[in-house]
Amino acid sequence: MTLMQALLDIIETETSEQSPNYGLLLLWASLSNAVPIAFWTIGFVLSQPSIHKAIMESISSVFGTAGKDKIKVSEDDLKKLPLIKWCILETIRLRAPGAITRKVLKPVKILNFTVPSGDLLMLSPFWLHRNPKYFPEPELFKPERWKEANLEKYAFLDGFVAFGSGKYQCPGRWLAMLEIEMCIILLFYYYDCRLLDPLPKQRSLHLLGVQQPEGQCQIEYTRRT
Ligand code: HEM
Repeated sequence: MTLMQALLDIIETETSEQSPNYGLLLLWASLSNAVPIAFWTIGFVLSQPSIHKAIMESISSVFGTAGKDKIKVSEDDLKKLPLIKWCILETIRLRAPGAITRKVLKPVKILNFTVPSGDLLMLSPFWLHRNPKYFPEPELFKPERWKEANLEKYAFLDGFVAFGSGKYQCPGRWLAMLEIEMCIILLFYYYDCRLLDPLPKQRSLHLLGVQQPEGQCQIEYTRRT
């Protein structure tokens, strides 16, 4: 049984009418953010030679230099590769969703304003992540800033809200991190990669989900022997 089937079974005990909607939502939520973040992380790493070199060295130190052997990546291996995790988080910071929305159920007072019930309140992870109070030199790709986060205790940096917050924050966040870590380790272990195009800019005015690229970006990859 797949995870999707198991979830739909649970939902169907509540309401069968809504299960196609939930199924589509789950597919969208699980793929439409994790896939572009894997793309952007690979792009950021390949466009910064010193970071690319450091990642290749760390992968070699854990799995050996050539990409010939079949490898299995364990939790212990991942602990030895923190730079990859920091690069993913730094990518998510820079390409975070444009907005997260909540409907106001009871009037809320914010400073001198009262937001009436029925209104929508929006938080922009994209812009909050560009506040230098939380992220000095916010436009720069600086994976080392994530050294300060207590990731062992599953805590992000203050001001990082790419996965939302509170009761409805993204339940797939740690799975997403794992999937993207595995994708990057396997890609860089088996293939030498380089960018053929400059890294595209993000498309403007993208509100829902993480940012998409403005144009194509070709990558050359050759099997490591
Ligand atoms: C880098 C990847 C991802 C990002 C940036 C991301 C981001 C988000 C955000 C911003 C929300 C809304 C949170 C809120 O309203 O406070 C959300 C919700 C959700 N995410 Fe993710 N997500 C990612 C990956 C995933 C994956 C891999 C899964 C599933 C395997 C997933 C499943 C969900 C679900 C089911 C919700 C709805 C939760 C609810 O409304 O109760 N997400 N995600």
